[in-house]
Amino acid sequence: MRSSKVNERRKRVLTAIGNMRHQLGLVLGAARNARQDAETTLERLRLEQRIARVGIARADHDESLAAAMHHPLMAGLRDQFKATQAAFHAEAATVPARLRELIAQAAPGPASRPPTDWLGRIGTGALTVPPLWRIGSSTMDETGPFPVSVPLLDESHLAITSAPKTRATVDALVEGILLRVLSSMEPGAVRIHLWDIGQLTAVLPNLYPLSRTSAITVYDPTRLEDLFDDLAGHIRRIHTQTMQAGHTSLRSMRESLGQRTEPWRIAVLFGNGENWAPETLRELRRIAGGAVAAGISLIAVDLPTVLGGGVENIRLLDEKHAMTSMTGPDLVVSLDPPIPATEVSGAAARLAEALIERQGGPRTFNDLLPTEFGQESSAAELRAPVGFFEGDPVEVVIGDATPHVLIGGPSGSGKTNFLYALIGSLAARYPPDELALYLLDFKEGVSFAGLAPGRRDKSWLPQARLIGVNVNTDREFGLALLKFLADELRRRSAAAKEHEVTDLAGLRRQDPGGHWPRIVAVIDEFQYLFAGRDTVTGAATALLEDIARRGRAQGIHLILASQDIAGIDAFWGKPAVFEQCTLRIAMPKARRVLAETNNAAIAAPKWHAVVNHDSGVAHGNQLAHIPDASNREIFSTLQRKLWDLYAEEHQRPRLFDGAVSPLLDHVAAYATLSPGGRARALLGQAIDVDDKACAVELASAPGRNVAVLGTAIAEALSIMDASARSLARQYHPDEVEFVVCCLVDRCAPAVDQLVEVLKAEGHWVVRMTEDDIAERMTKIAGEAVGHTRILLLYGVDAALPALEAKLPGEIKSGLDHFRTVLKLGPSRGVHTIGWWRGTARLKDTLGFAGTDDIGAWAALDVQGSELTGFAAGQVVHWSPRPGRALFFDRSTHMTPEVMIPFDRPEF
Ligand SMILES: Nc1ncnc2c1ncn2[C@@H]1O[C@H](COP(=O)(O)OP(=O)(O)OP(=O)(O)O)[C@@H](O)[C@H]1O
Repeated sequence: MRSSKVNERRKRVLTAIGNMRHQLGLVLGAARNARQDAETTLERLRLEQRIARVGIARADHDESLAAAMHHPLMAGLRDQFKATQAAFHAEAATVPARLRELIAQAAPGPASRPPTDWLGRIGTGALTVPPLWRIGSSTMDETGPFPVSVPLLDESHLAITSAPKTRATVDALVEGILLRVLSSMEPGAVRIHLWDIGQLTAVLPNLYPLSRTSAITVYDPTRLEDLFDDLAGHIRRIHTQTMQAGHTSLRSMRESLGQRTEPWRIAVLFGNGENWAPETLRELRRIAGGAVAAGISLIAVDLPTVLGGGVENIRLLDEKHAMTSMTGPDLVVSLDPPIPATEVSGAAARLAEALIERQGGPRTFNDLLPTEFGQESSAAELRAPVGFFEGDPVEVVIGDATPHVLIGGPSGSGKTNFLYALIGSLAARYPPDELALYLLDFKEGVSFAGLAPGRRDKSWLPQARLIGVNVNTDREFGLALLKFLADELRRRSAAAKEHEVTDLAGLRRQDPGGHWPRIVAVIDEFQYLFAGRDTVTGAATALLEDIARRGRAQGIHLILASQDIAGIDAFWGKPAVFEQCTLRIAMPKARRVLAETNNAAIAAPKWHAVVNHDSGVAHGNQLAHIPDASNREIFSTLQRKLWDLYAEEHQRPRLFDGAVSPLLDHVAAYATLSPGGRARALLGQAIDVDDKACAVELASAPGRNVAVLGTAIAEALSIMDASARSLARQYHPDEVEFVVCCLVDRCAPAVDQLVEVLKAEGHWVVRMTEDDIAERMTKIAGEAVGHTRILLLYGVDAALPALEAKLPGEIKSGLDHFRTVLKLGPSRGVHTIGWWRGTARLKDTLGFAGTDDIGAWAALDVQGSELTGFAAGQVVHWSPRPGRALFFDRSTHMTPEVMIPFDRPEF
């Protein structure tokens, strides 16, 4: 029983094992089969790969491959290959046609058509550029040629590598591309910059007709940095513009605005395959990196670097063939044949004409003027066009960011003309209540004189308040202008403070009824202000710095012009003024007006200016053609119109002409004198912004005498004469007695004339001579009279011997009595106006009494060092010059001032 159970169990186990064996056998068999299949597939794939490598046609002739293909396991492989090849050929046959069609659509007209279809026509493209430009064609086997084009504008750069003896081919290739571009786009839409390391004059000479327009700029081969500066400047400016408008590229801004704000630019650089300095390469790569987004593409020929920012390559094989990155390493491109040179230059000439015509031809001064005059407000700033670039106006802004202007350029480069263009353009826009001009020219000449009324033309520029000409030796006049501006600055600051505002715009808002024009002071050849190591230079520097710093807020602006170097050197030690002149105007060939590395002025053509609102940094450059504005007729036509408009309500400007001494009869201070009030002797014309005379008040107080010092006869006579005649006007006939003594024979006729004039006015005149001077002095010193006595003593030093002699029976000499007259006379109404021909002689006259009795003096040819004793002990700076005197009045002056004796015509 037990054994049968055991047997049964064993049988069951054996059966189970047998089942398992069977199952395992099955599994192993399947695995073997699968492996075999896989191995066959692998074999087939390997074979496919080998066949693909050599191609089916060659595989048929390869013994081992042919045998492998004939193995039963590889059945159908050959047919499969043949079918694929047939399908490929069928497809490839359509490629050239499809490419042709694609390119014709994407790159229409000159971008892809043969030159005969478009050469000489003017393009119309404005907002978008074709993406591809044809350079040649290629073929694939028997499938026929297809066009080869390269991308450029808004897409990529182009790098061309030449082969030996292919320069002419490269030139033709580049010329062809440029002509296609220029003929596709409307005139002015694309600018070309050309630089060739080896070519001094003719880079792409066939395009020469365009180089007289803005379409092509050719750079000096030694000045690659100029091109780099230009490109970097454009990139920076365009980048800022596009970023501000919320775009990442010029193209996207253009598309969204539907307007072109900047032209496209192509810079062609011809290298010679040699290496460059690492920093130059770095700069090139930096420019290439940012250029495409700014609408700038580079065509780099034989440059020793790989450009950044997307680039396609053309590598010349020989004079007719090239490889390109567009077509890959297997296809050779046949370059299009060169367009004949005469046809290129003919087309270039036509494009140039079209461009010039489109820019409206040369613009004139009248194009700077608005249709309606006087419509602008200067509350925020002054803004006016001064010239044109490409037919578009170029503006100058004088305001918050650019409060002061520095203009530089060598003699004859057009500075004065620029100033006229600016003044005219401003005056046509801003009426006299908005703009006040103070114009000063240190040059010998009369450049601004025409703006004041003249003999021939009675009109004047109504905005002009002051015109200074021929001030080259009167630096004091420049100083007077600066003092005036500094005073005005203070007045405006105080008014602003009172109205609790900080600047002119605020002041004008708070005080709408006030008169707060913007003030523009033009100082031509301003470096004269700093011409000496003296008090004028010191004071001018301090004032100019103050005005430059604080003028911005108060609407007081400086325009400083100079023949560059001299002017700029004048800024040494005064960086504040230079730095505040953030608007720089560089005339052609101007040096150091722009930033050190900015060479735009060197390349600027004649009658142009580089206008730069960024302190002269290159990216601020704006080139402008300045129209002729200084031609007398051109400006005076505008001036007469403005005069007609405004002259009735606005006074004429003050004209200060350093070459002309005014006549006493013509000065306002003389004309307005009348009897009554406190008598003032007018000595001469003050060098001041206001039309003022230098006057000495003859009050009844000690020291109110006047001495004229020096040997210069004409000036001495003028001062004596003016004093007497001006005093005569202020007294009724019975109120004054003139005691006249002339001890200089040469002056006798002049003195006689004066006496006649005084008598003719009804005045009482007593003549004194050398013989009776001592006696009369004695009398005058002793008696008291009820009227004023004016002693006019010409060359009184000559009377010293006569005065020193004692009269018989007298204790005191005539000189003692004269001293009494000088000391006590003024308090009793006896004033001496005497001319001494030297300071020593005046001191002899005064004796030990000191100089207090001479309260006022006018020195002529007397050195400053001799005058210290007469000017309260202060050091006097005075180098005598003809036609000028140094005037000092103890009662009103801190320091002496330079004066112009009046012109005293001979009768
Ligand atoms: N844009 C212009 N178009 C035509 N003529 C001009 C132009 N600019 C200047 N001129 C002429 O050139 C000459 C010299 O110009 P301008 O007097 O302005 O030069 P400048 O730089 O002020 O010289 P300087 O410093 O010697 O006075 C003048 O006869 C002027 O009429």
